[in-house]
Amino acid sequence: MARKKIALVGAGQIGGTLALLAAQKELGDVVLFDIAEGMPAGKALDLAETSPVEGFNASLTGGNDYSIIEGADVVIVTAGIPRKPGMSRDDLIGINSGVCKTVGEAIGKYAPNAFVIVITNPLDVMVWVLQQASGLPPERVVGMAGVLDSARFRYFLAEEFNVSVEDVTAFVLGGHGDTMVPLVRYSTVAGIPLPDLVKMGWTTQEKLDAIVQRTRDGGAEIVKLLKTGSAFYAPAASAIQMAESYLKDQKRVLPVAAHLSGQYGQDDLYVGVPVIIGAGGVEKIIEIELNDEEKAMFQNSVDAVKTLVDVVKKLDAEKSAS
Ligand SMILES: NC(=O)c1ccc[n+]([C@@H]2O[C@H](COP(=O)([O-])OP(=O)(O)OC[C@H]3O[C@@H](n4cnc5c(N)ncnc54)[C@H](O)[C@@H]3O)[C@@H](O)[C@H]2O)c1
Ligand SMILES: O=C(O)C[C@H](O)C(=O)O
Repeated sequence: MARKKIALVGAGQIGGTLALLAAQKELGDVVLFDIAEGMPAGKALDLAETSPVEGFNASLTGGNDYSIIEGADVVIVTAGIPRKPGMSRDDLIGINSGVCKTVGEAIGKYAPNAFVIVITNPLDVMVWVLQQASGLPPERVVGMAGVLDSARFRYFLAEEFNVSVEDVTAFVLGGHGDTMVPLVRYSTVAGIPLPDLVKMGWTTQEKLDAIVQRTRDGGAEIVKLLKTGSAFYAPAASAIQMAESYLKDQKRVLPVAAHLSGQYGQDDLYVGVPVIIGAGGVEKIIEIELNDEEKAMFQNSVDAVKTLVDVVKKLDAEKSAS
């Protein structure tokens, strides 16, 4: 069986980590595209030279011409700029929406049959821009954020309860911003929902509230510590989990920014919800029952994403008028 082809558009911090993980897991051959001259070829060569040591079989190449992504089975997009300390993800919208439009058009031209995972921020609206520009069906264009936000929630919970991260499940829904919705009622330790753990005296409501807020601020916490750039190891691992589920038809249930057309009462909007990812891309959007409080938080998050979609539409209209 011929190897699959994984194209990484953006070969920066996340792009390089994605390439290493994809190659180490032998998900397929990897191509790295970036506008920085020489850099993707250099990173690809450096990574390829780890293969004899690590013992993986995957070719890694890089370049500055979009034609290298031709025929890719999976495209993961990190092209654009990250935020700096003090900035919000939303502040990146002007530059990154232009980048995602160009990248979307290139994917439509060179890799129209791919499963596309967008990582560039502000996430939910960037997926919307890229899907529109690419012309690919919405079930094959998704955004990565929920897996990362849920991983952070799981990690903080595992620390609090002093248990293995493997025994903690968590779901974070909504947009990938300050309004994201860590779903306490649907998150568990060994199958026991978090509210029950509070009742059992294993933690307090105050500690749980603090973990929820730390999850919401998880990206900013790392931006503040790094000072230049944002998180890249956990974001790359999260996107690789999504790519693997598609390539191996694993049918994992994962929270991703998926295109809603009626689900959760939303239309033509990308926002984080649980979905099944298999060989068909997003094979099912799971509509979980939300109580009134959760519904209000989800709607608040949806409204924040809608505001950004309106900003992009306005920017587009201004560009066409000038
Ligand atoms: N969705 C998430 O959960 C999540 C998590 C972490 C980071 N991010 C976002 O991912 C993006 C990338 O982060 P990073 O740390 O890899 O940044 P980075 O600066 O290390 O890499 C970005 C790369 O994109 C390239 N680039 C810029 N414009 C381009 C274009 N028009 N075409 C192709 N490449 C282009 C740059 O040359 C650079 O190499 C940022 O927007 C960041 O905010 C999102
Ligand atoms: O916080 C950021 O700017 C990057 C990313 O969205 C994250 O959550 O780590």
